[in-house]
Amino acid sequence: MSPHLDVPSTASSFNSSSSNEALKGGAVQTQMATYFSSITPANGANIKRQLLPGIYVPTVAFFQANEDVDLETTARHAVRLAEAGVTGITVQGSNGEAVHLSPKERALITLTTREALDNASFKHVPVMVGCGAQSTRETIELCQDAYRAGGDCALVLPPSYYSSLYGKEDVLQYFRDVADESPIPILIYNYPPAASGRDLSSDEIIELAKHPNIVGCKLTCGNTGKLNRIAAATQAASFSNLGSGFLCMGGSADFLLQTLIGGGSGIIAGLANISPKALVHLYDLVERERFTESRKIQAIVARGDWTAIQGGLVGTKSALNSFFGYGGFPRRPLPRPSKEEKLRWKEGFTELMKLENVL
Ligand SMILES: N[C@@H](CC=O)C(=O)O
Repeated sequence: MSPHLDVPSTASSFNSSSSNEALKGGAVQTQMATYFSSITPANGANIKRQLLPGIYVPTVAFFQANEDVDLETTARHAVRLAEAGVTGITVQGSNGEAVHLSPKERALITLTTREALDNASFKHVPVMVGCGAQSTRETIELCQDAYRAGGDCALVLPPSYYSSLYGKEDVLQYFRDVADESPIPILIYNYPPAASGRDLSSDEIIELAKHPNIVGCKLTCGNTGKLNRIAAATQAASFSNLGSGFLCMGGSADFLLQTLIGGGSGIIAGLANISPKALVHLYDLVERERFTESRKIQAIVARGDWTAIQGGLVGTKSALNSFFGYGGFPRRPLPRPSKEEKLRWKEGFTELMKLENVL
């Protein structure tokens, strides 16, 4: 059986601590295979959620002390973010330790997030799923898994392992092939450090945006000139089949204001795990064209994001522990923060948290 077929019919019927045992059972395997043979999404079946502009949170993955996936905290965190007013949740992005998760764990986290949102009256909040893999075939399988687990769209990195062997056309063809076969729309994830340095140009992304199943991009490259060119070209042409325009998203909270001024649609930013309200507030201020105030808030956000960028997801989890009392640690071999780091990061987020707490 392909690893891509292992997921329970509902996340709530399948808690993580029992998952390893349960997966060994033939009955459960049969139940999963039956489940995945259906092409109906798991939850919120047949709901076509609009991918609206706004703040999307690439959620961190949560683990118990033994490194099993912690589904209870996964659910609780997603609901906390939705209550703060974010537009969407992104599971298995860079902050979500996608590369540390098996296909069945990925599907379980997606399913748990979808269920938690549905149960808390956030059925309208879309779940974006990180689906990049090294082969076209596996990326398509991850997109199929994501769809079956209730995902609304997929965030796809370019392949990178054989980077020196791919020409520009091979990479474009990779995205087109995935988009042709994926049951959910895809967004291109341009994050050079996570893709052996490959940095897609505005020309390449604009070309790919013509595909009807490629509906957006996340630019963690931080190139706002590129962002402006893509936003202008795609919004004018309105290539998207979702009716919300091409989602040209910034990839880090420290340039949210710049993204929106440049015609982008919002951000998918790890900092939103910590300060979702501050980012939603900043988005609203820019939308209402209150630029003087926006610049001041953006500066606080950028200072906070500098701490997040330096600490990466280890620092983000440390901040969740410090300010919210949950978060745990990443999977090994990522390190645990030292006492000094915990204190330094807490201090680095304090100004931003002061803002977060009054919103
Ligand atoms: N800085 C980024 C990292 C990945 O894209 C973020 O904020 O999510």
